[in-house]
Amino acid sequence: MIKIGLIGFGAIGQCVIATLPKALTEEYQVVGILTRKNIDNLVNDISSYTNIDQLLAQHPDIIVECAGHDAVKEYGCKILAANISLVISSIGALADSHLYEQLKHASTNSQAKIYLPAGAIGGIDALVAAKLGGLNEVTYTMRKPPKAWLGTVAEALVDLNGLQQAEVIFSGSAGEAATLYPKNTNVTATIALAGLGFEETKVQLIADPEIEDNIHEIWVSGETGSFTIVLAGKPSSYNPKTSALTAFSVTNCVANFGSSIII
Ligand SMILES: NC(=O)C1=CN([C@@H]2O[C@H](COP(=O)(O)OP(=O)(O)OC[C@H]3O[C@@H](n4cnc5c(N)ncnc54)[C@H](OP(=O)(O)O)[C@@H]3O)[C@@H](O)[C@H]2O)C=CC1
Ligand SMILES: O=C([O-])CC(=O)C(=O)O
Repeated sequence: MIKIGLIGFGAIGQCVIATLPKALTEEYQVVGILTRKNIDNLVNDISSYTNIDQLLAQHPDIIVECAGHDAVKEYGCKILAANISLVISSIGALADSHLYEQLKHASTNSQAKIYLPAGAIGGIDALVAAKLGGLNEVTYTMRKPPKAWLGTVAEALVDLNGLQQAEVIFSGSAGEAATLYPKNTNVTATIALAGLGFEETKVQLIADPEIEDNIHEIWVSGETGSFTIVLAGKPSSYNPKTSALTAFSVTNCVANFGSSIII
């Protein structure tokens, strides 16, 4: 029996709960969800807690963070120190090298593992393999419709509501992108960690009024060859910033945790 906890019950959290029955062949139980305010009648009689200690007291084997960077900072080390594995959706939090080292240390000192899902993108398997062969360049371009950038620092750069043509709202390193756009660009951190790191991974972010999907383009060149991956992800109907694919990738991490065959 795998005992599962969640942090956050938004676009990703709700889809994870709905998808677990399809993804897990082993018996499991969702022992609780950490939310910021108590939610009555959550789903399937799952309890919601507002204090991490209440969730830890349910003795989950694995906790899925799908809340935001602050949640990783606030709870990550405590979860790992309690010997509970952690799936991190908000991978951009790891652009903070101090937090990265703390989490790694907490995991090394326990049996608990940190799972980083590919999330909204694909090709991470090829990128980590290419890294071992030797990488020369990794560039990533993210295009999202203007409404996906609302509530971010892009509002001060362009008139998102009146945008007539695509505008580059950021060009720089993966580390800067992940920090400046914490709810939109976690995938830049995933690509950085799988490949050339936060400084060397080049990122461009675009607000494009002519698209409806979130379009992710990764270009990789190295000693083993080169590849390009273009992924047009439908936005979650619950949260336009988040691609629908993300929650399924997160759920697959939980399935891998409980499975003897990992894919
Ligand atoms: N790796 C990837 O590919 C992707 C990663 N992400 C990451 O996943 C996160 C969640 O995405 P998504 O589900 O779409 O976001 P949503 O905004 O839809 O949901 C987030 C939920 O988490 C809750 N929450 C936020 N902070 C805390 C906290 N400290 N403790 C408990 N609950 C908290 C929010 O509660 P409230 O309603 O009170 O704010 C909200 O219900 C994003 O912020 C992003 O960091 C997102 C997309 C792709
Ligand atoms: O879901 C996406 O398209 C990507 C995203 O928001 C993120 O990386 O934080």
